[in-house]
Amino acid sequence: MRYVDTDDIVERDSGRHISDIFAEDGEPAFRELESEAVCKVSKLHNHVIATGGGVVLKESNMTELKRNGIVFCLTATAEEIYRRVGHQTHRPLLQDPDPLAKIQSMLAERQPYYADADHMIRTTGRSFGEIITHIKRVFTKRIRNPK
Ligand SMILES: Nc1ncnc2c1ncn2[C@@H]1O[C@H](COP(=O)(O)OP(=O)(O)OP(=O)(O)O)[C@@H](O)[C@H]1O
Ligand SMILES: O=C(O)C1=C[C@@H](O)[C@@H](O)[C@H](O)C1
Repeated sequence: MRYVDTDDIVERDSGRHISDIFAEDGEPAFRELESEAVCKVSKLHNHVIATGGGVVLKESNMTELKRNGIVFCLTATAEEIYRRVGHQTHRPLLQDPDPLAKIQSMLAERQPYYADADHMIRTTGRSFGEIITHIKRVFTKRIRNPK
């Protein structure tokens, strides 16, 4: 299987960094480019597709991804997300005076959308190996017994 990431496709196709798109054109412009990337990758076969965490906000994105694929939502607590990415400077939505509070409010707002994924995979306190094994098990079961 090959791997693609919608954030990478947006940056490659636009020739700009995501943080610059947010700063210069605003979030709605980024969301348009992100949806174009989702449309492209949704047509691929035999690929692992990583998306930005905000892809769920648009129903049509989820419809496209589910048409041809299985959607896994990798979850983590707000505190864990803060530990992992709170220090990063390339995430425009987290350039906030209180990144932990921002993560908490984004998670609360997005919770109903994340719940629309086919499978939820808890990642807090679990190693990459454990998470991968879990996803592979669910994926194999699902391929053998679709729906
Ligand atoms: N299970 C885990 N345990 C510890 N650290 C993790 C785990 N999963 C991811 N990380 C770390 O969290 C950080 C963010 O992960 P990553 O860049 O993959 O986020 P992402 O899912 O691509 O986010 P987004 O799609 O919003 O950009 C990275 O530094 C990564 O190494
Ligand atoms: O959660 C989000 O809304 C985002 C996540 C990142 O991957 C990027 O797609 C962008 O910074 C927005």
